[in-house]
Amino acid sequence: MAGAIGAQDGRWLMHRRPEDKAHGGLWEFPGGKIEAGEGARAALVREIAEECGLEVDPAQMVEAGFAAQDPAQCDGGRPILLLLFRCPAWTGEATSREGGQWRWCTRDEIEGLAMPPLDRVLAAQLFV
Ligand SMILES: Nc1nc2c([nH]c(=O)n2[C@H]2C[C@H](O)[C@@H](COP(=O)(O)OP(=O)(O)OP(=O)(O)O)O2)c(=O)[nH]1
Repeated sequence: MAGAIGAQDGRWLMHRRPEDKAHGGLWEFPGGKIEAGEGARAALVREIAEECGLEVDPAQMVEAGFAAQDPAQCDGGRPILLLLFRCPAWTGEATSREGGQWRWCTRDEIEGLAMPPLDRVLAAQLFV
């Protein structure tokens, strides 16, 4: 799950993954994996709260795109399907809780960021 968290000034909240993780140092839409028995929106609310402390309103989330990993690149691991939701309603202030960094970015800035491949696809869908 990934969230496009938008601010009134047109910027979006982006997360720089910790160096020691997969795709370390790259910028992504905030989010994470759904846990067993969890709904998609609930998972995104939980992941964003855990990662940066923002409270996102699940009732106002809107599906905005998806990206699937090329099966040839799964390398025996689990394939990844990433769903992007626009999250226009949220409260709080982003703080780093799990070693990542946060930045509010314009569309132009996002297009210039180094991103993992699926997030790049999501950005293109968000900005059509
Ligand atoms: N956001 C993103 N993640 C990707 C891409 N390709 C890819 O293999 N991944 C992997 C990295 C992570 O293992 C996982 C995303 O889950 P996550 O955001 O919860 O990552 P994480 O490192 O905090 O969690 P974990 O794997 O340590 O449990 O998907 C991609 O293009 N974008």
